[in-house]
Amino acid sequence: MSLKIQTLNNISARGLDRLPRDLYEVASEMSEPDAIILRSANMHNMDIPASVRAIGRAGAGVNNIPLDKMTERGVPVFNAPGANANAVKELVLSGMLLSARNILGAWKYVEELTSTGEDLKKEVEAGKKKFKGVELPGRTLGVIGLGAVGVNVANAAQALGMAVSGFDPGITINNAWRLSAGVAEALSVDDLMSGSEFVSLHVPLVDGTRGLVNADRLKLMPKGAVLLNFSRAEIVDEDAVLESLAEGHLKYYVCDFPSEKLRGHERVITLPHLGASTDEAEDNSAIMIADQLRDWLEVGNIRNSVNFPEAIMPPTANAHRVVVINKNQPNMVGQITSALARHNHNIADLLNKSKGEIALSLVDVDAEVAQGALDELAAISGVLCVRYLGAIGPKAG
Ligand SMILES: NC(=O)C1=CN([C@@H]2O[C@H](COP(=O)(O)OP(=O)(O)OC[C@H]3O[C@@H](n4cnc5c(N)ncnc54)[C@H](O)[C@@H]3O)[C@@H](O)[C@H]2O)C=CC1
Ligand SMILES: O=C(O)C(=O)COP(=O)(O)O
Repeated sequence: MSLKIQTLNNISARGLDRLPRDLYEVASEMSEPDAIILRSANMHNMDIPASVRAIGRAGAGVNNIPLDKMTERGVPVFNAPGANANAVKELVLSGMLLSARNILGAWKYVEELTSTGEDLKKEVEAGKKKFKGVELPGRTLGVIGLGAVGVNVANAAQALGMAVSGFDPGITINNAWRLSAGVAEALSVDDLMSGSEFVSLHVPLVDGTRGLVNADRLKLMPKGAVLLNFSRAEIVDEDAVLESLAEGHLKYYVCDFPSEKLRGHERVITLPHLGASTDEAEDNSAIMIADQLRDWLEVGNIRNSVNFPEAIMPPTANAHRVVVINKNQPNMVGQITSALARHNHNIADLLNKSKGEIALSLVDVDAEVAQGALDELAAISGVLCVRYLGAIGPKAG
């Protein structure tokens, strides 16, 4: 077996090294890849070959991937939850400090001084009053989206002495456990924004979050507030932000997504989408994605897919595994097992899971599966894809 993995972005070598080269060919240009690994490359207008059986996003956000199209084709899309969350948190904290102390303005002031010796010292002392800042303890921070990144930001800000509130109607039990006890629950986005001097956004870009921060909501924030957006540009109405800055209502907009309008504005701090760009985050994300892709391609297990159910079944000894992906509709398991029975295949183990419109069966059969049986499975109405992985289990006695 040789599997072809196409990379659409630079992916950490420590991650790609998890794909043994006797089994995997990895390249940025190739025809008919079995899987694609990417970071922020935009796949929406890409012609995705029919050979692709998985897409791995070495990071969190999947808004650059045509999820519906992939689900219709029966292709799982994986991401790496939490792998880069600490990196983003550190940049958000930096953003709060940059804005609280006007560090960039102060740095620029010093860079532009031309005097020397005692004159320089005098100018430094005379100029510094323009850059007086505020301290973070006691200041209010509202975090919208308490996922992997948001919880890290909320907890770290609380540890710095800030009064933190959060809003996330879909918070997972795991993230609720991770959240520091002192983080208050906001009742709505409006409630959160009206009580926060700093607001940090940590929601995915989906239809429901596009334009989440608009002119009306910016008006709710206290005068002199700071908005931080390390999620996605489209979550914030940029024109409304610029208007609020011009009116002197918003003090700073700190964001990871530059645009022509934002660039050069003296109270916009915009970074080149740097949130996840650390050695650690790049390694973590690539390692997680490479391991998850291997588990899917070689064993049929699904971990951390955004469009497929979690499905993990240890291989049965001496068994041959078939993976069937189908539309989530009645009587599919019955038809799958009947088709196998017609070919005298005895099922040793079976796992069936579903999520939304998709269902997946992992079937361990006690002997090699005949092509005729696989063809019959593929012909069942509603079946999107059949993969035969062969003998993947341990050999028993
Ligand atoms: N700047 C950068 O380099 C990076 C940016 N990101 C962005 O940050 C986003 C969040 O990342 P993670 O925390 O890892 O994702 P996550 O999936 O762990 O957390 C997202 C949270 O947002 C919540 N949410 C969704 N819609 C909401 C709404 N309307 N109101 C309130 N909460 C809502 C979800 O329930 C979930 O708990 C990513 O989707 C990505 O767009 C993530 C990593 C790096
Ligand atoms: O993980 C995410 O959602 C990010 O935005 C990070 O993007 P990147 O991998 O740095 O292109």
